[in-house]
Amino acid sequence: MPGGNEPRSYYVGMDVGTGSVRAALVDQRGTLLAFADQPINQWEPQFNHHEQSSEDIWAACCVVSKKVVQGVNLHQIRGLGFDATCSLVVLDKQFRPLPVNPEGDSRRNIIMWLDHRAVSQVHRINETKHSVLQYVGGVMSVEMQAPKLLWLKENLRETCWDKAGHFFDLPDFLSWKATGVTARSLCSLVCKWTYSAEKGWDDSFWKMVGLEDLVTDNYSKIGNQVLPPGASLGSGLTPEAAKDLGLPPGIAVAASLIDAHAGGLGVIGADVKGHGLACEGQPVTSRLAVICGTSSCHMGISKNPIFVPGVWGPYFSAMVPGFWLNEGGQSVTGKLIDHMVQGHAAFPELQAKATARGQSVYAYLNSHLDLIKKAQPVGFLTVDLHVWPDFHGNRSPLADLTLKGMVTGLKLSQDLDDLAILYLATVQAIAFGTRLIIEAMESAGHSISTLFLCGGLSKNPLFVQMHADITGLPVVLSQEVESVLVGAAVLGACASGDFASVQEAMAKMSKVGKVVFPRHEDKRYYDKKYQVFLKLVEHQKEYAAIMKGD
Ligand SMILES: Nc1ncnc2c1ncn2[C@@H]1O[C@H](COP(=O)(O)OP(=O)(O)O)[C@@H](O)[C@H]1O
Ligand SMILES: O=C(CO)[C@H](O)[C@H](O)COP(=O)(O)O
Repeated sequence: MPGGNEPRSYYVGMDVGTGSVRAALVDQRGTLLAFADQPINQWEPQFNHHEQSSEDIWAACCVVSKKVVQGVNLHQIRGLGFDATCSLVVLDKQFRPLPVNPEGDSRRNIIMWLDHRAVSQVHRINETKHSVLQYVGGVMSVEMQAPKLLWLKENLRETCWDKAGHFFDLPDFLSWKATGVTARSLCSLVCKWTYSAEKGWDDSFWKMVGLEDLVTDNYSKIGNQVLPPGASLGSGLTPEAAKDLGLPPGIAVAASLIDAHAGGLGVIGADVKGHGLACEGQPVTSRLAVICGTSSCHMGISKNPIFVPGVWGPYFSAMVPGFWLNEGGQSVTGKLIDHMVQGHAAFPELQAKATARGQSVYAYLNSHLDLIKKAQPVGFLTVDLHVWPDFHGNRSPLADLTLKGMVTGLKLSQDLDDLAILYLATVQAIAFGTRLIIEAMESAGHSISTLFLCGGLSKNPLFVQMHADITGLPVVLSQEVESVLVGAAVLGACASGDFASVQEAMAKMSKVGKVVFPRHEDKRYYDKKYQVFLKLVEHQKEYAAIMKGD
């Protein structure tokens, strides 16, 4: 790593989330010197079909990259790292976008991670009970790539499947676009494509599910060269990509990470000394990184493989090299809060009032809750309003995509107070979902003492406090709010050779900011609400059984 007197080295981190692309210029201490973001397009041509455009996303990357390096001596930029959602990008044999829709719109060449079109395909894959399923929590998710590939083969054979030359996870598409290297990151292949870090591809799985053509091609369409995240790719940034991004040609470009995993790297390695945290002096395996954006991902690592039913993994070396990873998740969290708030009758009034005060709607709602709570703790406002948050199925630990959302305790009034309390109950439901995931991980062998939160929702103090109160665990927030971008920059820093390992880079570049402790005095109340939370899903299953019966 460069010493104190040497000129500063900079890395560019690029994070492609569901709703926007973010870039940052980060130095070797993990400090963000510049930040830019740019929204990206999403299409929902049918219910549960979600599509994006790889060209639109690359164009957004170019806009934000140029912004963050403005006025900087380009010679000091040493590396570039990408992370992105685990969406499926489809290109033809000449690397041109191919449509993933019956309309034949080739702009829309990405099936997004949250797309649930491949329900029938994933059922059939799960019915095989193939041994690779052991490594995705026992049940493959409809959000992974195998069911989506099978859907393309069964539904768009001539227009897409037969013409396809390359199926990329979005993070790998970006590193290919920057370097021309088609090698895939171990992270994406292990987490979403059933690849094993130890044994490679399992031919029998692909043959059994009806995708034997991928094997015949020696996996050239889905990746037969695999590199660990942070490894330097080819000869670095190509002249063409350098021009697009406004960066120097030849700088190191890293094998990439899925966004949640980059968030994990950005927060989990921080030095916690002096903050009064139980995880000080405990191994890093006692920390759970929770990356909360459109969805939430719960990343826990272990020295030995831990099989947690309904929780993805164990994945070897998919996030921190040498460690196994379990990934719990909630498919919609930020998206659910937005859905509840924006769909309420009092939303126009909320928007007008928040705008008049120059606040975000969330900041306004938080202060409104403070106003109506009177002397009681804010969380007690939902004593008779309860939410089950699986409006897009349950990712973990129930791994049941048929589950739906539930709200109990509605009244006839629809004013701002009702909206604020419904918003609070939704935030709490998401935190109860996290508690359920932690309990599943702990009963399988994890021992979690501290949460490390990042992502857009970690900017919401109510969301953070509810996670602390409801899980009973302290929550660490990073010094850099955009810590997913620190994770992406860690990759660029490793690829540049300035750090010897991902572990060294993440320990030096992630820093503790604020710590939020649980209000233990409220525990009894939340324990009771948790009992109701568990009853909600039990009842939902009973309703389904009644309706299925004769
Ligand atoms: N300042 C904020 N305060 C409260 N919530 C926020 C704030 N900014 C973003 N969010 C929430 O975070 C979510 C988006 O998080 P983000 O990490 O940007 O998403 P993604 O990575 O999926 O694009 C939004 O759905 C919104 O609910
Ligand atoms: O499954 C994933 C990670 O493994 C998805 O990429 C992730 O959940 C989407 O991220 P975000 O909600 O931040 O857009």
